Amino acid sequence: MSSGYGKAFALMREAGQGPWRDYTRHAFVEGLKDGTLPRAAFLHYLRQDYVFLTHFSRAWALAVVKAQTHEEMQVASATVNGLMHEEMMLHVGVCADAGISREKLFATPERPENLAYTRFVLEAGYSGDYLTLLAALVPCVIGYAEIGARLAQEATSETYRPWIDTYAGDQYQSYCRDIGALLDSALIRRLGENYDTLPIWSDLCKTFETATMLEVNFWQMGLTP
Ligand SMILES: Cc1ncc(CO)c(N)n1
Repeated sequence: MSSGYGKAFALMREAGQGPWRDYTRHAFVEGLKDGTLPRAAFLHYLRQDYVFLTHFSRAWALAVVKAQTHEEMQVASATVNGLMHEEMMLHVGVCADAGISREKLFATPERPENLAYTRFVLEAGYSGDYLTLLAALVPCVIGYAEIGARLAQEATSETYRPWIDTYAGDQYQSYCRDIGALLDSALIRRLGENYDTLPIWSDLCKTFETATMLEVNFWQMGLTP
């Protein structure tokens, strides 16, 4: 059951293991691994992902708002910072090399699959509590950590190495360990040690699974520029 990203994450992943597999082993991911993903699909995905990350940063900002301890605020605000100043710089840099300016990137028309995912997450933040919001945010962040770590081991091509290194790297992996620990402590703080026996636990797992399915759709969108 161990994942390196905490107990609750491992339990949620186990509860939704079918969609989780579809997400982390998607054809898009395998194309990053062996370099067969067409460059046009990658750039299209990266532009959509830049838009995704602007909304996703807003959702993490809501986690700062809804936190109940200084430590909960610190993890959430560090994540906002990491998204905007580190992860998104990959997108800005790769797109600049491809002749796509930051203005053009920011103005990328949003595909419906992208819109569905970010608005689902933002809605969890607007109307849900802190735990519901975290359950919607975690598949995204930690899923890429899992994908990046696997691809760093298994990649047979250097084509998408900068992307893989971003998510396999110490910095990103360390954010994800902090977020996994945050999820565990936030659950225990609000629901007690036996949180996974309570009725609300299945709702949280369902939110996690819905976000996971929206990740699958996002990869699928990436394959169709
Ligand atoms: C769609 C999506 N999910 C997760 C991540 C990781 O932050 C990302 N950049 N994009």
